[in-house]
Amino acid sequence: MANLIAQNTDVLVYSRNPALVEQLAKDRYRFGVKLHDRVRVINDLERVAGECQLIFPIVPSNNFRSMMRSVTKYLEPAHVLIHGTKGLDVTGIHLDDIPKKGISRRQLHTMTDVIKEESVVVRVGALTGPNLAQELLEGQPSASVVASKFDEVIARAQLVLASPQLHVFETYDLLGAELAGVLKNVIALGSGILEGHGLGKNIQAMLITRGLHEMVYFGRALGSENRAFFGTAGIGDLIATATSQKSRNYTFGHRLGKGEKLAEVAATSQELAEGVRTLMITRHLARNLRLRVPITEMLYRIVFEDFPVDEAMNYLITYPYEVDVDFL
Ligand SMILES: NC(=O)C1=CN([C@@H]2O[C@H](COP(=O)(O)OP(=O)(O)OC[C@H]3O[C@@H](n4cnc5c(N)ncnc54)[C@H](OP(=O)(O)O)[C@@H]3O)[C@@H](O)[C@H]2O)C=CC1
Ligand SMILES: O=C(CO)COP(=O)(O)O
Repeated sequence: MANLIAQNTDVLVYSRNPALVEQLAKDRYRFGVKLHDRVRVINDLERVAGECQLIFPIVPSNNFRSMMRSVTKYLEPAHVLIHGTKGLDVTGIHLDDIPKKGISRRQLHTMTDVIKEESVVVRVGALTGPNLAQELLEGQPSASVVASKFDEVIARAQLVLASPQLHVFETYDLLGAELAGVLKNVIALGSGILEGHGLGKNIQAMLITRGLHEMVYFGRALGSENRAFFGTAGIGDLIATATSQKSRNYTFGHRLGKGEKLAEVAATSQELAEGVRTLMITRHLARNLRLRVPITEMLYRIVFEDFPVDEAMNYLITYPYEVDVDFL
């Protein structure tokens, strides 16, 4: 993203790792790609906040609140923050205690909630859509969605993000766009499980289609509209992530589907699969809200309780779905 933005403006990238900053200052290559001349990597949050009015905070959801706490003292109301994190924040309970204690709506926060809770910044937004990092690094074309309640946030994002490589869509449906990006990771994980287990495209299509229904149900239960789920931030990102070996969630699921246990995959994959954390949260939230989400339930059992994939598929095939499309 830094290289893309550098096509339009100067970019400061923050890393908390001083050794990495030093190394990048020397060799200027990251993930096999040369850093754009307008990109500088630094280890100084105060300088980032001092020199940049527009900031894109993008770290995994489990670290988002602590990252905000480390930068908040440097932030002012004039700053604009557009996050790119596809996960949920949980307060008042440790993730490992959720199976015992359950979780309620008020314990869940989107990343824009966290930004507003932890700082004086009000002009917030989200960057989402089908943006597999590996494809962006290869220079492949893509589309993003910038969501915000504020025209000026969207306009600024357009100005720095849009390029011949990236089309930028806009929406005011901030919650819907954020949730779509979060929830599709669970379906991508499931899609990888089916593929890893040797199942075909027919059942994968059913999982993705009915998975989209469940995303919409969750969205409604959390207070969002349906619309974002049917656009680039929803179906768009779902297609990219639930069908690509370049998706970490899909790949994580693929290994589970091949028979590896959660602990093995987690211990040996350096890469992040937000969908695993989201699945833990959404399955228990569904119980609390009494939502009928059989795919979420089956994926939870496969991932966290070693439930056999074949039995889960049998459950879904015989599940008494009433009609094909029931949310329009
Ligand atoms: N990669 C992708 O294709 C896409 C990712 N996303 C979303 O972006 C988010 C991040 O994913 P991604 O970048 O791929 O994850 P990675 O695991 O590749 O990288 C996470 C980065 O965040 C840094 N970090 C973690 N915690 C902190 C903190 N408290 N302060 C400062 N830096 C921190 C890590 O630093 P360190 O190296 O020092 O540990 C690391 O550089 C996720 O929510 C993901 O869903 C969204 C669209 C596409
Ligand atoms: O959100 C993404 C693509 O839009 C990235 O997906 P993964 O985290 O599964 O790689």
